Amino acid sequence: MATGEKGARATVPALAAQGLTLSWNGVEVVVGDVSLEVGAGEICCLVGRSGCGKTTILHALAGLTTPLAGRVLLHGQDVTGQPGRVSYMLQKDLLLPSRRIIDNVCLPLVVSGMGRAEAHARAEPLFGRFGLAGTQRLWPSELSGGMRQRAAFLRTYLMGTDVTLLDEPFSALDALTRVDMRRWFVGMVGELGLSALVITHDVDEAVFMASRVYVLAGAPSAGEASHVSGEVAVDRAGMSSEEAFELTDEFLIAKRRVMALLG
Ligand SMILES: Nc1ncnc2c1ncn2[C@@H]1O[C@H](COP(=O)(O)OP(=O)(O)OP(=O)(O)O)[C@@H](O)[C@H]1O
Repeated sequence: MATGEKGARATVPALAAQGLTLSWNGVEVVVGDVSLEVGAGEICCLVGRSGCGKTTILHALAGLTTPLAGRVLLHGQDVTGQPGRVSYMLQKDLLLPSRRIIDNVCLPLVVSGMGRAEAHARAEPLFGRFGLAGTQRLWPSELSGGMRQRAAFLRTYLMGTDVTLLDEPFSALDALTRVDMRRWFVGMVGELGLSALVITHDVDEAVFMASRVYVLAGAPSAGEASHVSGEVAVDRAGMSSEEAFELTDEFLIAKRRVMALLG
């Protein structure tokens, strides 16, 4: 599908932003009239230059801020300004250094009132599935960067919502680990039946992971509110599972479109 085309998405999206206008101080508009959708079971990425307002959008979608205008819909229901309706993984893994991995990942369950033993029983069976078998009793400092991110993602998953927002989840990792992690992440989102919106600076990463890439353009620091300059649908039709998608023509076509929109 060509840049900017929206196609026929008949079903209610898992998550939608409609005409969001956002400010960090209630006065200066950082993001103006942004609309986007994440379909059920879909991974979408949001790319844009540093400071253009990506995190500001994620905060509004997570209900942590109230927009100046516009609304956030979760499965068609208005959840504008309501925190806790979608799960949110911050840019840094923020694992607490003084808690073992099991207690770190159980944090959302315990905070929501579940007893520690019950929370452990809920989380334990998921460790293997998240590639963390045997790490339950370890401290965060004993894990590799990729394992820490998997633990942070497990903690995010345990928030118990089917829509997840991730802010630069792999930016702190080395290049090879990033490649492994994005493959792993795409597989896990499919296996767990999640819908995800991911912020990334990395166009290759966005095109690899997403079925749609939204490009945000603008310069809020210069008084120019950001807007979605276009969306690029990524065509994987006809790809065999053994094929390396990043080596295909379809990958390069989508990458060029995203780059053109970034300017
Ligand atoms: N607390 C704040 N104080 C001052 N300016 C802020 C604050 N929060 C956000 N901004 C401004 O709002 C704009 C958008 O910030 P935001 O963090 O959303 O951008 P971003 O695209 O996520 O950036 P990056 O890619 O560097 O993380 C920037 O110009 C930033 O300077």
